Amino acid sequence: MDKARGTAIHDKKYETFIQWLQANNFPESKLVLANFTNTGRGMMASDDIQAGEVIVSVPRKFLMTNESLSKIYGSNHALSSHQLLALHLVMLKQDKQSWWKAYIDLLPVHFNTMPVKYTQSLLDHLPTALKEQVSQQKENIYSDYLACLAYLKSNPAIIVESIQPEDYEWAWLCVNTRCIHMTKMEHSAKGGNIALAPMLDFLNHTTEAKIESGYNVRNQSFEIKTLTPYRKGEQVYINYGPHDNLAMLKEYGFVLSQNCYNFVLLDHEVWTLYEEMETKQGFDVKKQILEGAGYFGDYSIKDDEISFRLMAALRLLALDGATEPGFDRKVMDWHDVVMGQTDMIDPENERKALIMLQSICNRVARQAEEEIETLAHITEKHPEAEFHPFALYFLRQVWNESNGIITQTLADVKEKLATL
Ligand SMILES: C[S@@+](CC[C@H](N)C(=O)[O-])C[C@H]1O[C@@H](n2cnc3c(N)ncnc32)[C@H](O)[C@@H]1O
Repeated sequence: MDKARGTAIHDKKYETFIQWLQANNFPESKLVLANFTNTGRGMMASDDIQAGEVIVSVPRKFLMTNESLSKIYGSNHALSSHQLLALHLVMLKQDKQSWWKAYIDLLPVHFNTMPVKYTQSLLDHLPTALKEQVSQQKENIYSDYLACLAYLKSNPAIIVESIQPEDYEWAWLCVNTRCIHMTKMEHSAKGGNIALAPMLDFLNHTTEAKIESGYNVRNQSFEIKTLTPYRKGEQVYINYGPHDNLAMLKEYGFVLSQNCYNFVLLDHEVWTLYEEMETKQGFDVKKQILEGAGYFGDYSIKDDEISFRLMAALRLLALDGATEPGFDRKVMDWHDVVMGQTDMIDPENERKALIMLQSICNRVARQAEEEIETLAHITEKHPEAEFHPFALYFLRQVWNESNGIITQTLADVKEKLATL
């Protein structure tokens, strides 16, 4: 785990936050807010922390949960937890007298490293799969905004200033990047039982952190226990889950420099090759076979792994005569491989499938190299656009990682071809 030391934050907002916690009997912890050169703001150990220690314990009164929100908004509405939490944050931000003000004042000011906030000139350079997901996320935020407006319209007793789409988007992204998943608490709502918990939401992510977390009914608090020890001055992390860097970028607006979950999705390239190599009828036949066997889509490569699904799709593509008599016999051989009864259909089929993979990888490598080159000069090309430096850095990293995985795969394929 990275051992970079941080610089403790001592500004007025943080002092007010600490006073608010203390005034409301928030349990003492060995965590202080600090800036780190590698991750930005996060939590630093103010003392040594042993493996097995509870690092933060958030009492029920500090949790924004379905249950606490239902006391304000009732339960007779169709809003999801995410929609309602975001609406609640907007209202708290508007309320200068709110009990939560010290916490609200410490929330991020902007989310400019999140793809959903990219300008078009940067959006154009996202990997295709992510581009589609980001545009879907943007639509989701807007439709959640409209759902909240409709809810407020039908509940005139809830007094609120007008809510602009950008206010709601800020709150929605706060929830998306900071929520916890409540376990062991009743009241599960539409969209999962998510909640906001001040203090623990200042903890950054690493895949190496080992933690246990959940709602402790004995002391009515949401607790995080670390199974990793820390020395005083080090950054304390939690683990947000097994996400690859594209998912991290989309959901949290950052990427990790080392991420064992990274992969490159090749669906788009596989279908392009199917279209190039098959007649419409042949494509339909093979598509049906893939669907029937549960092998339709999700074709990926990792640093040390070519997915079985991808090879299955390419082995099928490498079988000729999809519309000719006798193809059923060949498909039975293909099924034998899919079922794990044999390793390959025959060396010739395997060779063809691997050469197709080479061709796909070469295409993706060319695209990645072009993107890396373009992104290196994008600020000169778009002097008018103000790119967040980290947004650009993360996007370049994503392309460099893809390139690394593809280079490794090409080397593996070459080795496999040599043994056939
Ligand atoms: C739950 S918050 C953590 C606290 C946050 N850094 C803050 O200052 O409020 C999640 C956000 O922290 C940032 N983050 C978390 N882990 C990170 C990491 N390893 N490197 C860079 N940024 C990280 C991302 O912006 C993410 O959306």
